[in-house]
Amino acid sequence: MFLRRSVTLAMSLKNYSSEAKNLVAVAVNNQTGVATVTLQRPPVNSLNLELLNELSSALTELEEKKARGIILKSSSDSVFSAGLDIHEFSNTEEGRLKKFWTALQDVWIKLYGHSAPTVACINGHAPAGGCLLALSCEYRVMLKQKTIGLNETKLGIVAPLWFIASMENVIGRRLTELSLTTGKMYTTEEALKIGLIDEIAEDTNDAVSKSENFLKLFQNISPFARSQTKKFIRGNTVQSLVKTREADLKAFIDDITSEKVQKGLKVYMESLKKGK
Ligand SMILES: CCCCCCCC/C=C\C=C\CC(=O)SCCNC(=O)CCNC(=O)[C@H](O)C(C)(C)COP(=O)(O)OP(=O)(O)OC[C@H]1O[C@@H](n2cnc3c(N)ncnc32)[C@H](O)[C@@H]1OP(=O)(O)O
Repeated sequence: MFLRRSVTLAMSLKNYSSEAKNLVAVAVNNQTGVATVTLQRPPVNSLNLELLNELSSALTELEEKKARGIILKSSSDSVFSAGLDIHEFSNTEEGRLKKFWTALQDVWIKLYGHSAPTVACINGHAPAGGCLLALSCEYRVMLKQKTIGLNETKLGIVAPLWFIASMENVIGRRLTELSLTTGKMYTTEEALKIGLIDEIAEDTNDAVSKSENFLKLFQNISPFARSQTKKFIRGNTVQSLVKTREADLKAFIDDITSEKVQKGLKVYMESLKKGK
């Protein structure tokens, strides 16, 4: 039975944090073993180093504790995640930049290849890195009237191969090429039409309930058979980054610290502020 009540287990309702702020909250329903992982970095859940580290630790712990399912959502009903924190890019101190990109790689490897079934409860806009998190899950439920997409080219940056593979594995090569080269942001309704998301929800409660319903599909399936099948399907995609992590990190540092990209990002941030 799936109960809406989240019971406090040893690890439930735990806030992962190495600093005063808690940027990721995890609540495990001890009837079902399903974990709800909530991103809570207002105003837009932009992914900075600290949030990524907390998310990475949470995913490791849920792997070790053999969670029966993961629902990834936002604490806000407006933005799921605005993607990578652009301020991380303007701090070009190499030590932090390296830690930041390595943490993002870690999160993607753990989430994309997680043994538990994963659902993105996209209860808000999901541009760029926000879309990447959603694409890393196995199922996507999204609130109506929001937007989602890999818009990197609009910022003058190149989405890495693993971002591209994450989208290609969901909507196919042709649409991925069109989407990425144009930096297209899809409305919820458009996203459903092209299979970028699986279901539309009226509000966050509805989205959580639809996410739970998806996870119920696995109630009578052997967790071993399920996760091994997922591994066979996703293993090559994960391994392609695992094997090239150093080169990917170098490409990121070279690209993001170049004068041209830095100038473009400045203009983009200003346009975001002016858009108010
Ligand atoms: C050759 C091979 C090379 C390989 C190299 C690899 C290089 C790859 C490098 C990087 C990849 C990056 C992927 C990313 O994720 S980049 C981030 C892209 N994100 C976006 O474009 C989203 C921008 N934001 C928005 O569109 C909106 O903010 C939205 C999420 C729709 C929410 O809108 P709204 O609710 O109206 O909120 P505001 O726009 O008013 O924003 C509130 C404040 O938050 C700030 N903000 C927004 N997004 C970000 C962000 N991503 N990072 C940091 N800060 C952000 C915004 O400026 C407002 O701040 P303030 O109140 O101070 O004005």
